[in-house]
Amino acid sequence: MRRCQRDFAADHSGEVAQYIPELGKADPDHFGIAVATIDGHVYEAGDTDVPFTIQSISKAGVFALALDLLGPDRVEASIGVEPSGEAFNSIRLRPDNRPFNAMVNTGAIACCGLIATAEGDGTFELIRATLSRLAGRDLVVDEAVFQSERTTGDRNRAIAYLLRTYGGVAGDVDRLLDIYFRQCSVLVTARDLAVMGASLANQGVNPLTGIRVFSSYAVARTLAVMSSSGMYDFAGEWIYRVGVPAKSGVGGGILAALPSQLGLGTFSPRLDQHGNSVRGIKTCEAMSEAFDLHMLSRQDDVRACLVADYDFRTVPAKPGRRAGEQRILDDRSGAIRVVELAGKLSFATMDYVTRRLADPDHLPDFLILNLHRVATITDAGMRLFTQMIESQIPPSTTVVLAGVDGLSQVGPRVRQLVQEGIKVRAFPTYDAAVEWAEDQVVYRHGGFARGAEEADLSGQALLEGLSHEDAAAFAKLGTRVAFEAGVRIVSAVEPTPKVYFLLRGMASARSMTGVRITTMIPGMAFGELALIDQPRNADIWSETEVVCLEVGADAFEEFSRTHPAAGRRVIRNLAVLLAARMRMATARIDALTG
Ligand SMILES: NC(=O)CC[C@H](N)C(=O)O
Repeated sequence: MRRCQRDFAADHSGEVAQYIPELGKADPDHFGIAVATIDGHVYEAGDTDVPFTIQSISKAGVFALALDLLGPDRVEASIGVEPSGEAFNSIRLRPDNRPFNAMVNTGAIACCGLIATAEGDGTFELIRATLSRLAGRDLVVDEAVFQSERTTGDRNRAIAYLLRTYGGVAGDVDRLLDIYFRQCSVLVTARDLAVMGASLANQGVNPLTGIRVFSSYAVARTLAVMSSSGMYDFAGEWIYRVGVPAKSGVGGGILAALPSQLGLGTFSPRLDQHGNSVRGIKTCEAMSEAFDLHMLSRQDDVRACLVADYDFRTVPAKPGRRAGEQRILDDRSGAIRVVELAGKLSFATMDYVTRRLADPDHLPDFLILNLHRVATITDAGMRLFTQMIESQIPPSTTVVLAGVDGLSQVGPRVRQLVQEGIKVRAFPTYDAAVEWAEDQVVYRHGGFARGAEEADLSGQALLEGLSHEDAAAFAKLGTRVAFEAGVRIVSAVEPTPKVYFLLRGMASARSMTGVRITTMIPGMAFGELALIDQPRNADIWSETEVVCLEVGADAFEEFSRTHPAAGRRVIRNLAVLLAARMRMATARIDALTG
């Protein structure tokens, strides 16, 4: 931006608009450039806070307002969407006597008239408030420019009377033109134009205020007409060289909006023969080139949405399934396939994903789709997603959705599938999903009694390798404790230096937000970190009635003193467990970043 400032400030070509006398008083050397991102960051260079009148740039906002206020049928019946290829003030109408489009004066005056017919006396205030919401601040009128245009606006008066003869506008022409002249006299800055552009780029939601100004439908259609007609009889060159929907104004402003990315605002009063800002055009062209902004040079590759595709054993649900269960799982490679998706699920991305997943040669018993990193899903993407589950993936494969509780808008739409009875399971986290799928595989191929029997300490991974005597001595350290179902046994925020050996029932580890991370069954232990350290990272809750052997860290210390070898072996077993967890975490990171 600064380089554009420097390079193009030396360009003094073009003329400040004179046909509206007040505009002729502008300082020809003012030059401001601003960029606003759709997450609300604004970059500025030069005179970005100098106010000037919005002029024709207002037409884009008023067209979008009309579409939302009156509906597309009503607007399109009165105003075309074709480029005119002529100057902004051309009086020529289409063969059917409609204006070519709402970006030239004929269409803009007709558009203003449509709103006036519906809103009457409140029309200008509605336009001013809408433009203010788009900019994210209260905009005011430059009364001197308004009076100047009002007294010299004969050409627009002629246009309005011509329109009225064909029913393009109705009622008092002077009253309508006052609204239109006021609309053009609203004061903005280059920063405001960038924010307005970012609001359009952000599907009609102002990224600074979070307020929705226009519907996505109105935004898409407005950007379409800006692309074909926003720069008047320079529109073809513009979309060829710059490739970003834009609207110019004789006050010296240019607003450009690149969907899903950013808004661009420039201000420099000297205009070319088309009525477009000379430095503004050069700046937009240079920035499009430098930052790859051309909307038709799309860099996003649909395949990028599928970030990982691996067998569940790369990242099993938890480190310590009991030996018999683990053997069943180890013998069933391919039983559970995990696919991680990310970014935007659109028609194109879902088409690609469907072809990858419905491949008959790679159909697992369970297909886990981890959606945790999916940010948005379009309507078409949602239709294909549902079709994929309902018809492309055969019933022999159970689709399991994970990560549906993320912050994105995808969660509620996907959970809706479950409510509609679509054959799919949904879990808040990957671990909960893969644990459920593993349980199904274990159950189908050998089954297990989940927590019904009472386990003794012999199967405890922590006590592996202890002699019978040492294990018996260790068992005497502990106290049998029982918990009702649904009780928090261990709290992450109130650490108690105790280890619990699960003898009967099921318990679960839950994150601080209450999301179930993993489930524990008899023969497993929890709280073991208390043997070496204090902090805990999760709460432990009883899922059923639970019986544990509770061993205090002090008691273990005493045991290590009286049974040093056994104590060292328990600590070594703990290190092996922690190493397994680290390997699993690393494998998961590899699977996602590979
Ligand atoms: N291109 C423009 O900005 C023209 C707007 C001006 N108010 C007019 O109607 O002529």
